[in-house]
Amino acid sequence: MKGVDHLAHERNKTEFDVDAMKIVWAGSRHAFELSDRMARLVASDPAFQKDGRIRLGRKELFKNTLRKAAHAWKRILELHLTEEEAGWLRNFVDEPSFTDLHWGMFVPAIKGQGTDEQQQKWLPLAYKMQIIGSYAQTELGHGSNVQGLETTATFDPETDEFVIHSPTLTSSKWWPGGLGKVSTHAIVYARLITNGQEHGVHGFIVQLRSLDDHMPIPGITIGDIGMKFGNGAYNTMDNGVLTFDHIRIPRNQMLMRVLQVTREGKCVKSNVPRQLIYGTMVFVRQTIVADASTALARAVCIATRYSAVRRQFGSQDGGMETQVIDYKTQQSRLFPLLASAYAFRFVGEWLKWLYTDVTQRLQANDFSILPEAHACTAGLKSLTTTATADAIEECRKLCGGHGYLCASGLPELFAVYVPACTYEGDNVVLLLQVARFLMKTVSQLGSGKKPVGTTAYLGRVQDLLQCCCDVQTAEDWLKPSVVLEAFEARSARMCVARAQNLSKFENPEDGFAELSADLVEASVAHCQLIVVSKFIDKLQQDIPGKGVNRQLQNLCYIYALNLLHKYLGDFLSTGCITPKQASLANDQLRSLYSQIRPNAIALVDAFNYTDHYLGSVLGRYDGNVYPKLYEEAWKDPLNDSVVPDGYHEYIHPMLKQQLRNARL
Ligand SMILES: CCCCCCCCCC/C=C\C/C=C/C(=O)SCCNC(=O)CCNC(=O)[C@H](O)C(C)(C)COP(=O)(O)OP(=O)(O)OC[C@H]1O[C@@H](n2cnc3c(N)ncnc32)[C@H](O)[C@@H]1OP(=O)(O)O
Ligand SMILES: Cc1cc2nc3c(=O)[nH]c(=O)nc-3n(C[C@H](O)[C@H](O)[C@H](O)COP(=O)(O)OP(=O)(O)OC[C@H]3O[C@@H](n4cnc5c(N)ncnc54)[C@H](O)[C@@H]3O)c2cc1C
Repeated sequence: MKGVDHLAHERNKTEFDVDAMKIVWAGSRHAFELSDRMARLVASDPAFQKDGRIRLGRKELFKNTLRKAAHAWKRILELHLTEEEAGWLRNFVDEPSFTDLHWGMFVPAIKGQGTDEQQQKWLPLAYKMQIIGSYAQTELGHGSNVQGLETTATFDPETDEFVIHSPTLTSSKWWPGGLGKVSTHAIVYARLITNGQEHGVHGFIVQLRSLDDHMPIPGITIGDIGMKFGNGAYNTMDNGVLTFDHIRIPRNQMLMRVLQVTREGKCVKSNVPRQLIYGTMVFVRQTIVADASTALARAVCIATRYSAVRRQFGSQDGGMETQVIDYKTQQSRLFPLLASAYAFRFVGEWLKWLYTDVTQRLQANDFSILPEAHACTAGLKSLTTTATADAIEECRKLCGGHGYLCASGLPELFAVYVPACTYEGDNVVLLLQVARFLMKTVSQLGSGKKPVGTTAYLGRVQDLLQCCCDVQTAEDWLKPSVVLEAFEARSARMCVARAQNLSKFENPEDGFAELSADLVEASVAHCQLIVVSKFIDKLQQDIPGKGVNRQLQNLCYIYALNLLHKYLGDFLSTGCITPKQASLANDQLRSLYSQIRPNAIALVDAFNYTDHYLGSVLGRYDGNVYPKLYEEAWKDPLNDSVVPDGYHEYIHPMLKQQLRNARL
């Protein structure tokens, strides 16, 4: 049987309406139609082809990215695409570039932290790309500790300007994307100093390069920080280094929504909390959660299709060997990742809703849910990116040796994706933020303050500390209330135990530092509970399409029960479940794998990825893996000649030497 036939046969086994699932995955019919149209537009345009990208040297690679970004912008203008359509188009071009920072951080920072006048002045320029912006926060010496940044912005009342300066080597801006070679402007984060007094870190709009000849403004030193992990991958991005030698900017270029500096240099606080200065990070972390499901789904799509094509062992009487997807070990590694892709999709959808809600409340001067929005975006960004990076690597292993070939698409996907565990906040640092939020919530329980939102379950802590899981059969694990209670009880018990340990320390900060590794575990438990509960909420919605809800239920329980299995130590040590119940959960998990098996290919087809976007020979829609892999190998530049360059200098003399030695 040819690869093509393998997948056709697989698709015939499907037990649900794939087109309906495509809409569930996309979020709505509108989102599906729009993303589908943009994906096809990009895939059919030869200017966006990706072949051979990994073989390009840095300069060629970077120029190629500039070409694609310019072509994308041209098409966006020619086709009069909406902002939403343009976002999808850039997404499917599938190459990190300066435009990510321009649209993803520079514009949102002005929108979130700029006054109305600042928005009116700068946004039209940015929307028309008459200026290109970066987000320059991190420095050589400090990234996580934002309040430790060293760049200064000193107000000069004589000229009504700020003087932006890099006082030390470690104050050099380091990492901002798009900064190295492209951006004309940046939001630069610096310590505000007026009348000799410090007022914390704030954002400033600074012009970096001439709009005529692209040369740096005198006093600015700027360049690229060098090659990063992997071939191709994130090297399409010009992450930059930047220093300022007393650069002057007008006073009205400080983003002043949180704090205004008057003509006299007086600081006037608005009613907006200081934390709004961190608002752009909250926005981007929320988008990163949605992106995690996309990246994970790509890897899972490749590994699932290839697992159905690949056969090893089990042949009897010269018959067919077993498809590797039929091995229980393969299923137990692959299907939880498939379930995670769906789980992250739905929690991403919910987080987007939460972010929209927070934004509306902020506009109405209601800041009450900002701490929760921060904890949720930080925690879920951490949880989903860590899981996705690990999952891409697992998918590579699931594809055996061929997964290691660049033609599988997985090495590049991993290299592009893995920095998501670091940028927008190191994942451990972010979990520590969640832990602070959880400990604060627990400490306020006695005062009668009722926790709301994602911590509402902590309001039932007394019940959760005592509850006993009443699972008696494997089927009992298919009740949403049972699963939810087990996850709530585990998280509540971990939080309370950590809070009790913290209370033994005289100085809470010393306690927090000493117990930080345990605290991070509690944060993970809390974030996993959020994902499980949002998946369960999704199942309660009226989801049209034959068999769709059934598949989603199976995926939801696979996600939850696999976590229960993986973190069994937590569940058992906190007494949420018994070893017998854990064993029943495992029995149920195996049964769920068998139920998902015939639908696996259709469940990845529902992602609706084009072959262009997947960029993988192993993950091709038609399953025609071997002929294409063979064809691909011959494209390698090493195969341009039969006898390699270097033969005459290095191989031939060696062989001759061996011959001479042998004769002696
Ligand atoms: C339209 C298209 C969309 C496309 C999207 C494209 C996405 C593009 C992606 C491109 C890829 C890469 C770009 C990468 C960019 C970057 O990496 S930018 C740099 C990011 N840097 C970080 O994330 C730094 C991490 N560090 C921090 O966030 C903070 O410094 C930290 C929170 C760790 C500590 O802050 P401190 O103020 O020093 O300390 P603390 O006392 O702990 O906090 C005070 C107080 O503030 C609350 N808080 C902290 N952060 C936030 C926040 N973000 N929002 C709201 N509130 C926050 C904290 O809980 C405390 O509250 P409390 O009540 O006083 O306890
Ligand atoms: C590809 C990429 C793109 C980026 N793009 C941008 C950009 O556009 N703009 C921008 O401004 N920045 C950007 N960054 C920088 C990024 O935001 C920072 O690297 C990130 O916030 C982590 O900070 P750091 O490098 O200072 O790590 P560090 O804080 O130095 O982390 C090093 C280690 O120390 C640990 N650690 C640190 N603090 C604590 C603590 N309090 N408790 C326990 N452990 C701790 C961390 O967990 C980690 O293991 C980018 C980074 C990358 C990799």
